Amino acid sequence: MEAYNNIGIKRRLRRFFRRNGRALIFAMDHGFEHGPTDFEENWEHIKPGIIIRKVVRAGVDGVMMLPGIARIAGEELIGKDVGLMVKLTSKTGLRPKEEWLMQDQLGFVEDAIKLGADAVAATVYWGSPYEGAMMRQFAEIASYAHDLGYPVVQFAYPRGPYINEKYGKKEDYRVVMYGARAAAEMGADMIKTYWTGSRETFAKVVDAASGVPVLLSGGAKTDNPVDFLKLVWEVIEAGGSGAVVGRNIFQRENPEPMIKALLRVIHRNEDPEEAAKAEGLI
Ligand SMILES: O=C(COP(=O)(O)O)[C@@H](O)[C@H](O)[C@H](O)COP(=O)(O)O
Repeated sequence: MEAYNNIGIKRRLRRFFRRNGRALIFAMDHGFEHGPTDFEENWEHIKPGIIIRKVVRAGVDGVMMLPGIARIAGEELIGKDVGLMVKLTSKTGLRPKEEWLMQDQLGFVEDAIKLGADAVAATVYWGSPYEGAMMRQFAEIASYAHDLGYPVVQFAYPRGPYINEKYGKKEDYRVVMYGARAAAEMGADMIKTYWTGSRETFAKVVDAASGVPVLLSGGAKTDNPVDFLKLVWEVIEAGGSGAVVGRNIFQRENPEPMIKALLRVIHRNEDPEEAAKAEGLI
């Protein structure tokens, strides 16, 4: 049974990494996690069907969303060569601030499978006072998903009072590396985490993950598209496996050139400025 399950995990992971072991995954959990105001820069993209159609047409390797968005926009994925990652934990920014260091489970592996997911995802805030609860949540999701042959992605985000006290910021490479290592040791099949500020330090994060693919968590939209392309290029040069990107795509009026430029950088190692020029971004 185990061997069959592992083949299932490998096959489904390949739906994201099908070209060359790297992936550009479009993230759309912001309406829940940050709130609908994230879409105000380009309000049309509040409609999942519209933005998902655009990003799929532009050629992203995968999309990541919560179960409800997968229900609303799932039609756009039918017959398309794109991986679907359904995230099963989250939090809103409306809850009391003391609870911001916790993500709760909002859906189940079975539901994700019914929605046609190729992978499920859950967040662990490493260093949070609620770290234990999120570890348990991740372990339960992973155990169940792995039994059924589904890969599990960990959003491994260092966040907590001790991190601030000892390291000053959550992007310190030592804590990002620690979180990535912890995710790998928990059995994650893919890890999404923060940029550490340099290629050298991000390479250490990749090393600590010991072969589990590490993807960048995009971050806020940059004013200059080349700045974001350069960041993703550094991730690839550091041995990272790609990026999970939301705002740098959906907050642009026309996301297609940005997606195509990102695909050039991720899949062809193209120079960021050249990629931006080729897609008419500069
Ligand atoms: O992990 C998330 C939020 O992280 P955050 O609390 O903003 O650090 C997700 O909501 C996003 O999917 C992720 O940040 C990727 O989207 P962008 O950052 O590229 O918008």
